[in-house]
Amino acid sequence: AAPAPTGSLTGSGLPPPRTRIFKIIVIGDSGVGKTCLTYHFCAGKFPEKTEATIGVDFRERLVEIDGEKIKIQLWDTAGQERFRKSMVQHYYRNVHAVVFVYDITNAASFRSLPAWIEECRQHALGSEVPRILVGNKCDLRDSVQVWTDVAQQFADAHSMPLFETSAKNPNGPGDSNHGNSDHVEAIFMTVAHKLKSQKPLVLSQPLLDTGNNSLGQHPPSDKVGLAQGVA
Ligand SMILES: Nc1nc2c(ncn2[C@@H]2O[C@H](COP(=O)(O)OP(=O)(O)OP(=O)(O)O)[C@@H](O)[C@H]2O)c(=O)[nH]1
Repeated sequence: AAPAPTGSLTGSGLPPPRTRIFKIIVIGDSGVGKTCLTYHFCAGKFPEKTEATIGVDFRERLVEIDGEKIKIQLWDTAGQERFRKSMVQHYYRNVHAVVFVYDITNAASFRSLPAWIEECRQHALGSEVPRILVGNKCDLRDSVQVWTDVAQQFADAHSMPLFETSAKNPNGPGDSNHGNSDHVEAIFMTVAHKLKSQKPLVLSQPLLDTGNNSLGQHPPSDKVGLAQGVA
């Protein structure tokens, strides 16, 4: 009798399933909280200490959506121009979605958004690439400089959904003061749901790669409801 198939074939005779990867770049001025937001989503907590990102860091997390394992890869880009120069063209390669971040307590970071949008345009990001706008640091509502209605107008004008959140205190249980902020978790999962419903297989790698990364543990539950705003 012929020997049983070995190697990459599974018992069913099919090749092992592959994990889709969604590359999401996170862009905005230095200090708005890009590192904290991406760390929060991938490691499940606020980092104790951050330093300015040099070039790019990337973090990833394996999630399951409708029974399919998907690797969400977050590219945390440097906000400071001097730390971006040599890397910028790499950010934009094979991007599936863009997250623009400003700091609700820093009007200048909001005024910079058109320049970040323009940078995307210059790197030929098509209109099929979903974009979202995130106002971070909602735990500091007393120091707000960018009001929700102004941000919403901007988001509408650029056909982006707006989320306001806090990487530090994303409206967890007991946080009654910041009832309007979105969960960091829900924001990135919303983007992933949107991509899953929209994208054919673009990048993949064997499922055997578990998606663990240097940040270690994922939060106990990957299950969230869809946040509002992504059509
Ligand atoms: N209160 C508060 N502070 C935050 C929040 N997110 C980030 N920070 C603080 O803001 C500072 C900058 O955060 P980072 O995440 O390093 O900012 P970044 O956008 O990655 O900055 P670059 O790497 O220079 O582009 C740090 O001191 C964080 O602790 C938040 O939601 N609330």
